[in-house]
Amino acid sequence: SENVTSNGTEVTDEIKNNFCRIDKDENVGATCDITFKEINEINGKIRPELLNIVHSDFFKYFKLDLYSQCPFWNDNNGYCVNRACAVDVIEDWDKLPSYWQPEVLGKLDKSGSEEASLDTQDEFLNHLCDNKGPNKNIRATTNTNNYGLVGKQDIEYCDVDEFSKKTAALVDLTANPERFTGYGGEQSSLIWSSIYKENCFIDNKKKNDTSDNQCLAKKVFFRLISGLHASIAVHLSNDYLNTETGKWGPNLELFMARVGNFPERVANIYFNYAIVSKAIYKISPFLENLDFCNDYDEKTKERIMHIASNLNTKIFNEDLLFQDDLTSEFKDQFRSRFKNVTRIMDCVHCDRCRLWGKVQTTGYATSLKILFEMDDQDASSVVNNLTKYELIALFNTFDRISQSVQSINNFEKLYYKKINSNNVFANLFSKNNFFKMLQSFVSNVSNKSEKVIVNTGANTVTTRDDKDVTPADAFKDIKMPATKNRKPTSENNIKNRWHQAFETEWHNYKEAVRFILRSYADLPRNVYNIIVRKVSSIWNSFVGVDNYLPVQDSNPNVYTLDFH
Ligand SMILES: Cc1cc2nc3c(=O)[nH]c(=O)nc-3n(C[C@H](O)[C@H](O)[C@H](O)COP(=O)(O)OP(=O)(O)OC[C@H]3O[C@@H](n4cnc5c(N)ncnc54)[C@H](O)[C@@H]3O)c2cc1C
Repeated sequence: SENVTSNGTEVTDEIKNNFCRIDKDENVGATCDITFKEINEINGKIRPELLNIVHSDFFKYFKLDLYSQCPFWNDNNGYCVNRACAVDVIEDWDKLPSYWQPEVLGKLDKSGSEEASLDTQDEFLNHLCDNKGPNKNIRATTNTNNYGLVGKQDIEYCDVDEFSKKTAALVDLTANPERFTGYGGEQSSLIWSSIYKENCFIDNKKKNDTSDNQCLAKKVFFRLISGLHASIAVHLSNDYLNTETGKWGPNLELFMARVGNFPERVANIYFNYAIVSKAIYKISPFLENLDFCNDYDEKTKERIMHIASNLNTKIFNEDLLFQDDLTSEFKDQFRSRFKNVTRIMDCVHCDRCRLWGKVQTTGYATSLKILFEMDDQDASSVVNNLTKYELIALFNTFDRISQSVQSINNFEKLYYKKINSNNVFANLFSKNNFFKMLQSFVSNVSNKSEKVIVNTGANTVTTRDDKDVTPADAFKDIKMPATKNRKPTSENNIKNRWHQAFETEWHNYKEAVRFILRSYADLPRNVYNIIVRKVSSIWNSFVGVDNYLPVQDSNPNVYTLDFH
């Protein structure tokens, strides 16, 4: 809700005026005994070491099978496969320069991939770690007979076998940074909506009586995927291509529209930070004994230990979830539904997005396995059975979320810089005078109509109010694919079709008349608004400050965002 913070306390004016409306002294969530501020501090300390780790030769390679078929729907039938459909945020692609083309923006840079010169890709990583032979302590591939199974129980939150598939290729993650790709529109919305739909847990035993524990698990699941979604949005706004200058850099307006104006999304990024960092903290005593990359790079282990020494157990309390037998069935659902999330990544059409989607969902899956399946008795067996790709994904996911936290802090600085420059005008005329009244009036008018224009595909644009949404509302604005027409089953259907055709025509006629009448009714107000905006704009240029009202983006096909 607008009036309460993520912890349920009232939103004071001080918080309201804060960047992202977050009280940094609050805890990140009910399961985390750590504040936003503390996470910022930890991140500041560990960021350089984490960057070094993910740039090391062991951690920068990941395996991805670009040929895996989408397991949930027929991807080639009735579903978006052509270029315009996959990236329909921009309308007239051919007129844009080549570096804007989604094939270029979203393409994997395979130059860093080393597979051609090696017998097997796994050997490559083993060679990096231990020239004397394959690494024994971290599993290169999986063995379905004993891998990751405690007794007969499945403890996997992702398909670990896929990394051993012949079609999987090694990819250098540092040569393929996660950034703005132009991927969007209906295809990506459908992927996100399918992911959020995995959060529908079914209570088989106690219908209509969901326990607190189950609610907590559902909330954790939602926060996890919303945090991933928000973190991706932070990266694409932080590494955004400016079409005018051809340079990559942060886009504050885009960040505010996707994440900054939604305190819950920002909080979910911090929540994910807590989850992944707690998992790393939990396995750190075992990592010290693991024999990986020591011969190659002695510093790697030291760096991991430095990171772990800045973390602590209270960051996330995994024991609050799945406490009793009643919730174990729920835990199975949690596990299999998260596995589905990792599989949905195979339905993503943009290579680069798919790569980072796989890395991060695998990283979260590994974190969940460590947090929920590793108890005191079988702790070492879980760690020793981790594949190197899970470990690589875990640290790269931590790096992604840590980069998000750092970017949020950078965006905060840009935000206040912008606010301060906007305030120059207001400070000049601090008393109530005509121009101040005019300015606040204009600001009210534009706030009321504060919209984010989003492209919904098929060359159409719609507007949606830029306000916080509940999970239930989250996908009201998403167009689902048209349901297929059923074939007529009887003669009566011909009659029905005539009836339907008439209804449709009559509806269209009524809409057209309504549209014309509404245009006449709106005319005086629109003329008035235009005059007020013009006067304000002329006054601003007269006093020599930036336009208080936003100027239309020079490339209206991309994003047109109102920002204050
Ligand atoms: C797996 C995956 C990886 C991607 N990677 C990249 C990438 O690397 N680079 C890139 O440029 N694009 C990437 N995309 C596309 C990107 O995530 C957006 O889908 C795209 O930019 C279009 O954004 P949008 O504003 O239309 O809404 P979307 O981000 O598609 O969101 C759809 C709806 O979800 C709701 N919503 C949005 N964020 C949240 C949240 N955090 N929590 C809860 N609800 C939310 C809103 O109601 C919104 O309308 C990726 C997409 C997917 C599925």
